[in-house]
Amino acid sequence: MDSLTLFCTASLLAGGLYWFVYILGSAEQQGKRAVHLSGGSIAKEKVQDTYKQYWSFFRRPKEIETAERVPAFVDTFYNLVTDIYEWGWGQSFHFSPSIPGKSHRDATRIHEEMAVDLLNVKPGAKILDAGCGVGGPMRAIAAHSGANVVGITINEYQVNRARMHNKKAGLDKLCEVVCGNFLQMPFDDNSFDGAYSIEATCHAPKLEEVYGEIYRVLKPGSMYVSYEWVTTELYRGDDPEHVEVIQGIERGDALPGLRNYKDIAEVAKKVGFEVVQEKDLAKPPANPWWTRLKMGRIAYWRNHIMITVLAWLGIAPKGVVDVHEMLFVTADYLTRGGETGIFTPMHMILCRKPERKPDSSSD
Ligand SMILES: C=C(CC[C@@H](C)[C@H]1CC[C@H]2C3=CC[C@H]4[C@H](C)[C@@H](O)CC[C@]4(C)[C@H]3CC[C@]12C)C(C)C
Ligand SMILES: C[S@@+](CC[C@H](N)C(=O)[O-])C[C@H]1O[C@@H](n2cnc3c(N)ncnc32)[C@H](O)[C@@H]1O
Repeated sequence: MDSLTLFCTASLLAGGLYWFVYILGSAEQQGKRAVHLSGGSIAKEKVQDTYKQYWSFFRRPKEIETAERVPAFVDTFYNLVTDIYEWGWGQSFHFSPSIPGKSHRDATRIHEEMAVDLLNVKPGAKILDAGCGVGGPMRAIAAHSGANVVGITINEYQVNRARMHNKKAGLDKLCEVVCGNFLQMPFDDNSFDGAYSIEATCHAPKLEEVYGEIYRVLKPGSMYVSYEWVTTELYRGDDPEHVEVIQGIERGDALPGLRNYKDIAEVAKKVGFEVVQEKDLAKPPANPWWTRLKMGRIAYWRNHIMITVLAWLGIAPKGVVDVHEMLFVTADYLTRGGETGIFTPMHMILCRKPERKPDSSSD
């Protein structure tokens, strides 16, 4: 082989590798590189066992139903998935309707800004983000509205990531992150001017517990908006395919049991809220939220190969390959849930805490 042929072959290989790794199906805004994938707060050598432990919860579904054990189970899940989510999806851990001509990043931001617009808060107001992840929505919302956002997440690793991103974005004056359980929040009664939760309260074993807490910390007259994961009116509990899809979504997303859309407003009213509006934001004319998951198929394979190689080299923890595999399967269930219309991750409910308690006497 002469030196020109050798040079051309080497250039082609290098170009192909660059295309495969960086260009092909690249993720949106990556806060993570593959070489930095970890098991969150879990020690590298314990990731594989922790993943097995996560699955064992589903062998004893009764335990998932035991409310006290759920936050720990959810915390374990986010230790396992947070880096992969950030690496392969971005800093906002939720879906949004796709918008023709707009990037996923813009569609995500628009979906987030809509939440705070519904709250009708002024710059300087103090609002709560219940289940804030690594703070993608929090930063978009603070920048858009000028409100001070306090986020709470059960996962300490996410708290550190969110604080780091807030600082990097120059938004740490507006955004604060607290590690805690949204079923028992470390905040005073009547202390927030608004609250939102984006695809987070589905992790609560009993919705009334988290809605009750949000109601408690809100000032009377202020608003709460939530984007809920629910089964829709098309879901049939006696259809084995529907059941398989919903159980697949629950297992791959640490959910103690998906609720039906009808339960949401009922619970909101039960804890004292007035329901102002309720709407499935996935319904037409919105464009499908699941196309982003489907379009990424080649990227998933690229990611799988990269993770496998990194784990084999000892750079990534061994269990990360299993976690990635689980997410790959979950993406398929989520897509089937979207395509059949039996599931939506964006059932929006807008509530108000009344000026007076409904049962208080009017003397
Ligand atoms: C609200 C929740 C999370 C919603 C989504 C942010 C995530 C649900 C499924 C995740 C993913 C599935 C496939 C992964 C892929 C195999 C990998 O290569 C890159 C990351 C994924 C695309 C990953 C990204 C985040 C999700 C879309 C739940 C938990 C309540
Ligand atoms: C799918 S993520 C969504 C994060 C964020 N809302 C976003 O859209 O990027 C769900 C979030 O809810 C949080 N969460 C779940 N159960 C919780 C609990 N009991 N207390 C506090 N946070 C919780 C998780 O830690 C995670 O941050």
